[in-house]
Amino acid sequence: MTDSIAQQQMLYVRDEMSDAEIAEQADLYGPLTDSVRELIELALLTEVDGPEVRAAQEHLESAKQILRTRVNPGPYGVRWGASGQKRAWGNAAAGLRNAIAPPLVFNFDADGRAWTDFHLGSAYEGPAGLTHGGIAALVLDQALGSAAEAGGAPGMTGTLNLRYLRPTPLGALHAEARIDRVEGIKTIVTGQLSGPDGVCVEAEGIFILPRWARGGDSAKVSDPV
Ligand SMILES: CCCCCCCC/C=C\CCCCCCCC(=O)SCCNC(=O)CCNC(=O)[C@H](O)C(C)(C)COP(=O)(O)OP(=O)(O)OC[C@H]1O[C@@H](n2cnc3c(N)ncnc32)[C@H](O)[C@@H]1OP(=O)(O)O
Repeated sequence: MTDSIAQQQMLYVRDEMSDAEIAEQADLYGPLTDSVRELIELALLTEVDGPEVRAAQEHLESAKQILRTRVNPGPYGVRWGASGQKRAWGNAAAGLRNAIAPPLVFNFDADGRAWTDFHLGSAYEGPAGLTHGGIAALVLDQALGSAAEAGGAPGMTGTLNLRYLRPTPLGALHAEARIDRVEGIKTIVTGQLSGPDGVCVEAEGIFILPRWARGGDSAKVSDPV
């Protein structure tokens, strides 16, 4: 086992947090994340004048000063509570505590399907007025990975093929994915990202349970540190 694999494994943690404590944390940090996400869009689109910009920035400096008094050295990792409830709250596509995540809230089906309806604002722009192609890839990677996980055949993205059929608008979008087949440790998943005019991006991915994780559940998850 290389050090980097050991470091990855240490970030999968069973911390025994109760469902009530998890709900309390979600109620506390979720609105903070939403607020920062809104701030990203405001920083991008505000047209107020210099003094207002500088005044707003001073407030932000004060807020940062409060938040940095106690900070997890990071990254957040993936954590499971006592009931098995999973928190991938740092995830760049769907993390409850990650303001750069769109955020995606998935519905799942145990037969290996995942789908989400979501909204992309101006912060996700690529070509003028359109969704950045890398963001479309982010969303589909997460959708396909979530379908694999929902179907009980999770893995890291080994290969992701995308076909951009038509420009993806910003605004209301839908992504869905389903397991096509499982071949040993490889899960082959297909999916689409759609806008109001139909499918914009088609995806096919191969998700592979990494060698270090093939030994059974208890071997994969660290004890609390
Ligand atoms: C508590 C523990 C949890 C465990 C982990 C759970 C995972 C996540 C679960 C849930 C997430 C839900 C949402 C996720 C969505 C977002 C996902 C991401 O962003 S993932 C980041 C981007 N991806 C990477 O960084 C991968 C980097 N690559 C690797 O780590 C390895 O190359 C890996 C795991 C892909 C394969 O490594 P090997 O050592 O396990 O594989 P070998 O034993 O050499 O090969 C096994 C089989 O796979 C094929 N293979 C290997 N690499 C392939 C590839 N890239 N594409 C296709 N096939 C590949 C080989 O040909 C072989 O096939 P033959 O058995 O001979 O038929």
